Amino acid sequence: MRLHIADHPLISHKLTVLRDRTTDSPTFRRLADELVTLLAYEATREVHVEPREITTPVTEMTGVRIADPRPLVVPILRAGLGMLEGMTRLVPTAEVGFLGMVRDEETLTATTYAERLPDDLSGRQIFVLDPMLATGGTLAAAIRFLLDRGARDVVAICLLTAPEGVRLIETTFGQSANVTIVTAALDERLNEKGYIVPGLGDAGDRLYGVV
Ligand SMILES: O=P(O)(O)OC[C@H]1O[C@H](OP(=O)(O)OP(=O)(O)O)[C@H](O)[C@@H]1O
Ligand SMILES: O=c1cc[nH]c(=O)[nH]1
Ligand SMILES: [Mg+2]
Repeated sequence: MRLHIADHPLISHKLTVLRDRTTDSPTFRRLADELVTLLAYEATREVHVEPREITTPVTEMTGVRIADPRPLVVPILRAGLGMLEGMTRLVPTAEVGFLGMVRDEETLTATTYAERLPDDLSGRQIFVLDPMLATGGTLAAAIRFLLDRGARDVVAICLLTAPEGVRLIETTFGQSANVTIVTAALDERLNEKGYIVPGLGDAGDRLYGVV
């Protein structure tokens, strides 16, 4: 497992506004969208490309294009949906699949309530979107599911991570170089309710309102 913490003043600035409890939902959605685009730049550093012959107005040359099979973007509902547009803006040819997962507020155990993905993920490069990596239970289950279906590598883009969650992904997927987490920040810890500290609260509620 590889962890990349994006260190950039623009990311830190936007993240600080995102964390602020006085930031309203429309602003929160816009910032989440902007942050994922900035993180996606780093997350796609190893996206698979193949040679492409083109002719410029001056001469012929060999450039590159994103290779087949195309990258697959998988937002984890609900909160991950708030990151989808920012990601597809950067990689418009990506395919999109969906995983619906929710964490029980008492036991902190994640369950999957929806899945719409290709049956065969052989050789696919997958970008999982979820703003929060807390205990890591949700992301570990999502990555296990994708690797079991044959995914070649999985890059998770998380706005915030907790050390507890990063450790779980590390122990679950070990040294394998085909799991990567790209995040804007590694926070201090989880509180007794499993929330990231200092965090930003419940990402789904802040994006879409309390259900
Ligand atoms: O690392 P974990 O401890 O598993 O927690 C992280 C999960 O919790 C949140 O989703 P939530 O269950 O609140 O669902 P929601 O997106 O519908 O709000 C978040 O978006 C992650 O999916
Ligand atoms: O802090 C947290 C932890 C899990 N899920 C959230 O939305 N926020
Ligand atoms: Mg939630």
